[in-house]
Amino acid sequence: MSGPLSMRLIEKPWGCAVLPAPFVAPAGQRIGEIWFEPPPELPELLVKYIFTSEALSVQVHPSDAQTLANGIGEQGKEECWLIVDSEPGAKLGIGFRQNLDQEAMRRAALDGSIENLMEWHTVSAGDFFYIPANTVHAIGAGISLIEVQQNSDITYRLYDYGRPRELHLDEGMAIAKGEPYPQACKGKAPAGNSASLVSGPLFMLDQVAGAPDSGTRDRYKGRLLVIPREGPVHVAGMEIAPGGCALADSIADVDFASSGLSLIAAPCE
Ligand SMILES: O=P(O)(O)OC[C@H]1O[C@@H](O)[C@@H](O)[C@@H](O)[C@@H]1O
Repeated sequence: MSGPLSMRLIEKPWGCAVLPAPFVAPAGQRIGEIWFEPPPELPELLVKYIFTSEALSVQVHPSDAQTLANGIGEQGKEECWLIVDSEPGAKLGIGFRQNLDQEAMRRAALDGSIENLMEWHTVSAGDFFYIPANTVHAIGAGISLIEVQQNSDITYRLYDYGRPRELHLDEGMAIAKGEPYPQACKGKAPAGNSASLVSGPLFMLDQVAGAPDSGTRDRYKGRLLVIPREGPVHVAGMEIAPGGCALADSIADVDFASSGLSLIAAPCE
């Protein structure tokens, strides 16, 4: 049923003790992720805020087909990131500067030089990146972003900067592409304007300024997630403020403020 999703705060070694408003980290905790619990009516997508004070692991996720073939679930994990805020010079590592083979990648993951082989993108608010399955990636320090992802938690860590967490080198190497990141997967959410950020094949994501136009309404035919960015939205009469996320049974249930800015997301049929 339409309404706000509950939030879950996740501690991470690379998280932040102080979060930007309206979020608050409990005393003594470094919160790295805020998850909006996927509702049973729309289990395909997971929305997270991610806050980093250190780099995340260098990692890779499987596709739907690989996940099914390995008997570890029905969904792989494609994800996308909208940069909300970043410290000057903050970077995302996505793909490699040059093609490299599996053996070279394994050696580089083992000795940590993988970091230097990756392509690092300096980011600022509004930058947008779609991360296809099998793309090696690492989110750097000093970044706040919104992630919309397939609702899967399968992450294969290739390198973790010496932190004492489990690595998954064999599983990761079996699916990681030693290739540059396709530039077409990179975009920009234009400040204050509507834009389609992802249009399938797994899910759709749009930035909506004011109320969505008829073309956008036509594309969002079923249930959707609404993430207000500037100004509140009302979903079935309930106010959802920036920092929240809601399920709407239909786009007609959402009252978008005329001067607001929101994200909307839905799985593709
Ligand atoms: O394995 P760590 O470093 O904690 O990072 C895990 C996180 O990585 C990011 O790139 C995203 O895929 C998040 O959805 C994921 O939770």
